[in-house]
Amino acid sequence: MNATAPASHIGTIDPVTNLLLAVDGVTVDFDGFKALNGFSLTLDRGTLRVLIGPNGAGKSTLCDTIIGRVRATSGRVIFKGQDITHLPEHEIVRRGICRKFQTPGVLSGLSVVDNLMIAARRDRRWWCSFRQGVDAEEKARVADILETIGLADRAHIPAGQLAHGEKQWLEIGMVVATRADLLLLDEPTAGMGPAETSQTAALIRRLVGQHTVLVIDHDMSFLEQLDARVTVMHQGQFLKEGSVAAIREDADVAAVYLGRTKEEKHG
Ligand SMILES: Nc1ncnc2c1ncn2[C@@H]1O[C@H](COP(=O)(O)OP(=O)(O)OP(=O)(O)O)[C@@H](O)[C@H]1O
Repeated sequence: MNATAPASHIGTIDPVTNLLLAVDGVTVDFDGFKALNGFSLTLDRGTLRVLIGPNGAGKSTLCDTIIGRVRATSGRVIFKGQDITHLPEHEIVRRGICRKFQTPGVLSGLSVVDNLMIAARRDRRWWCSFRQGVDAEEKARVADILETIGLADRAHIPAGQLAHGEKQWLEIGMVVATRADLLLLDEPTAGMGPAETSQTAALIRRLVGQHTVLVIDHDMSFLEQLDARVTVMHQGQFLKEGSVAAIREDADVAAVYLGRTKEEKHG
């Protein structure tokens, strides 16, 4: 068993380490209900982390807080050594965090490559993307991303004609195209079958190293294929952290996440 004890308070953040993100004792209080309750998490650069927890554990609230959509009542969010807790969302995005939601948000009438081109533009006004054209560096980056997401041969078809899984991969590609350092992926395998789920795991593994990736997902076979460290939340708090195998065998996790009691598990 190598699931760890709850993380302690993070203390002083050293910006010269490999640390990219530190969520430090964050509480989010919605009129007396603590969706996050002193939650802490650290992510090193170029790593992959999976976040799981039963419904209502606070996973979405955590992502909302990191990206600045929900405000921490107390605690801090430190990104690249700087306190981003009170910055507006657009400023947090500008500093290098991008979130992909569960439902694909591609522009259906535009081609796959044009969706990526728009995401790749530093100037995010889409009409500028068309007016100013694209430079060679952007074209090369987008070609790379098309390869990474496995859609190079679909580049010129309208995004609306892609299969469900392909739309999800395009949206992951769009997140990558923003040049974000930290990618937040909320249920990237939603609605996918086993083959697409495996391809998504391979895609995400290709991103790790160049990017830091935080994935929220419930699908155990997907988690096994990602082979990442897993952090388990429960009732807005840190519960456990460990390998997929350790988390899978953990009696406390089974009790809260799989809905089984310790007695049932060992009985
Ligand atoms: N704006 C809000 N006002 C009040 N309560 C909220 C608000 N947003 C979330 N909550 C509550 O906070 C808790 C955590 O919700 P959250 O969506 O973060 O959980 P989750 O782990 O993402 O759950 P799921 O897996 O079901 O998406 C839930 O009980 C939810 O009802």
